[in-house]
Amino acid sequence: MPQIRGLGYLTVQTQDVDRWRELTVEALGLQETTGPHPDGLYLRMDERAARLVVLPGDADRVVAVGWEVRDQFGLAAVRGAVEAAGIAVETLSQAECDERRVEAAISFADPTGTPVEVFFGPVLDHSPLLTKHAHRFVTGDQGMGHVVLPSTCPQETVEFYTEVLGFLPRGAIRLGGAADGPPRRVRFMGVNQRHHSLAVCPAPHGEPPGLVHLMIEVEEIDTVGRALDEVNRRGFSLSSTLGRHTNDKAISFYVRAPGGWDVEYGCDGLLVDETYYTAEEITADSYWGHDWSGSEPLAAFTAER
Ligand SMILES: Cc1ccc(O)c(O)c1CC[C@@H]1C(=O)CC[C@]2(C)C(=O)CC[C@@H]12
Ligand SMILES: [Fe+2]
Repeated sequence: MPQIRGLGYLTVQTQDVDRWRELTVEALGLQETTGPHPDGLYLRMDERAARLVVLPGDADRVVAVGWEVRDQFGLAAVRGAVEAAGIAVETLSQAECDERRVEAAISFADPTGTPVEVFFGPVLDHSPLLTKHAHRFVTGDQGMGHVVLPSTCPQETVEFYTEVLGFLPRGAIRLGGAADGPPRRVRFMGVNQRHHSLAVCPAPHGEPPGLVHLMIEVEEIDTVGRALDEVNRRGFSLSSTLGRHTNDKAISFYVRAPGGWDVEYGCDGLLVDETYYTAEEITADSYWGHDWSGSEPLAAFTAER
């Protein structure tokens, strides 16, 4: 089984780069840096050249979810496994790898159709990270955070990530009540000590943006509080209030980004020890907080577009 080490980067497209800049830089405290696209928004969270890339485009959608492997052997193993599953794999050109600031990468579509890239050899930027509150993001061997992907074929998609790519099941939560027919679940999956690097959420249609949320983590609760103040001050819509999750134990809030999906911003995530871990089903998303009642509908769940 191939070994993915973590969520490496996320690239999205948007019709409103300026509002994305205000959200990520001014409110959430990522560092803006430069990159190959002159009008792109390149965001640093650590020593990587950029973790989050926001490109101008005519629609809001995910461009690439970038998963990291250790080296060329890890990349070859992923390629072999994906091809053996009958999915076409493309090798990114030198120019495409330079643009992503990685040594080598492949791309393919997961069963939902999400554009996936797998890479090794990220280029580092050794200049000091300059964040708004001199705060630090939790990345390193836990990767950049987690993504939740909407899927019209959640079962097939979860099977792909676990059986082909080697993601480990890290529990689930049921959606809806018993009267809704067969249980539908949001399934969490991990590849490192971060409780989940990926979750797959059943969704009714396959329209863009193709994302439910991106979670990023900071070291301290005060940074979460300061970001929350700034999100409110700048008129961003809060999809969920502050709360603590029951599975990864993170304290977080969710803010609506331009494009109809959320950024989850939190701290205090659990470190999973695989020696003792078993995958459990939670029956509440949070111990306290996480009031979703004020949230605008997610683009992934609204049929018309
Ligand atoms: C339950 C949970 C644990 C850890 C997380 O990082 C996390 O984002 C969640 C929330 C997942 C959450 C859900 O369980 C029900 C359906 C929800 C509300 C959505 O539609 C988006 C987030 C989803
Ligand atoms: Fe999350």
